[in-house]
Amino acid sequence: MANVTYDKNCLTVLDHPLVGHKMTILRDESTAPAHFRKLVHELAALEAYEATRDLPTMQVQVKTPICETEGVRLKEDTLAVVPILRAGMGMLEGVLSVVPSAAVGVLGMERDEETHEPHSYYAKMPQGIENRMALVIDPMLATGGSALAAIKYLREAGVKDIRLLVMVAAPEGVAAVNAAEPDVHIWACALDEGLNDAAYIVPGLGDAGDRIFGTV
Ligand SMILES: O=P(O)(O)OC[C@H]1O[C@H](OP(=O)(O)OP(=O)(O)O)[C@H](O)[C@@H]1O
Ligand SMILES: O=c1cc[nH]c(=O)[nH]1
Ligand SMILES: [Mg+2]
Repeated sequence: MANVTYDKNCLTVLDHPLVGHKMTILRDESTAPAHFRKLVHELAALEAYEATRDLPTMQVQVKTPICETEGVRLKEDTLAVVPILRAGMGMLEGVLSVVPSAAVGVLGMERDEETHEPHSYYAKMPQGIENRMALVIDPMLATGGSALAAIKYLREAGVKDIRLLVMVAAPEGVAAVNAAEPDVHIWACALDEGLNDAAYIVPGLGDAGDRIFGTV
């Protein structure tokens, strides 16, 4: 494990046999893009379920075929899902499958292969983003540069509650996000050993965007 430090409370690693099973198939280099996309979709849905436990609700009356009773409904306009292009798109439908009413903001970000610095190439946010909880989604948290650039963009747009959902986290990326943004909680399906010389996650799953879109 990489020799970095961060507040352990900033990270939730999903501890569930279904997640472990799906992650193992996801990591397998012989898993084809169609299967890979399906697994990312399923894992993203499980992660979104965990990360939205405290979504604001309101009390409502509902009439069942038997009688009137009390229920809860989600408050409107409180959530935005923010995929980081490209790979984050692979998680989007999975997250929306559990919170279909969420608005979607898109951030285009690509890591320079030499410097590993993110280059931002697109941004489009929904109305009222500053009043929503933002779920930033990206399968890979490696150096943390892309996630931090996304968080910085959202902070400048006035977003207060920012959460980060990834499939695989490197300790280096968790430490970088936690040092710069201690209020951002991270959910991951796996916490890996660290980064190699090319800043790829070890053992990781390779290039998530290439595996989702079949562009290897
Ligand atoms: O934590 P970091 O060191 O910034 O690395 C992680 C980023 O790298 C990957 O994107 P990539 O740049 O490959 O773009 P893509 O999604 O278009 O493939 C990944 O999806 C993250 O966005
Ligand atoms: O391991 C890694 C690191 C960055 N981006 C990826 O897609 N995979
Ligand atoms: Mg990529």
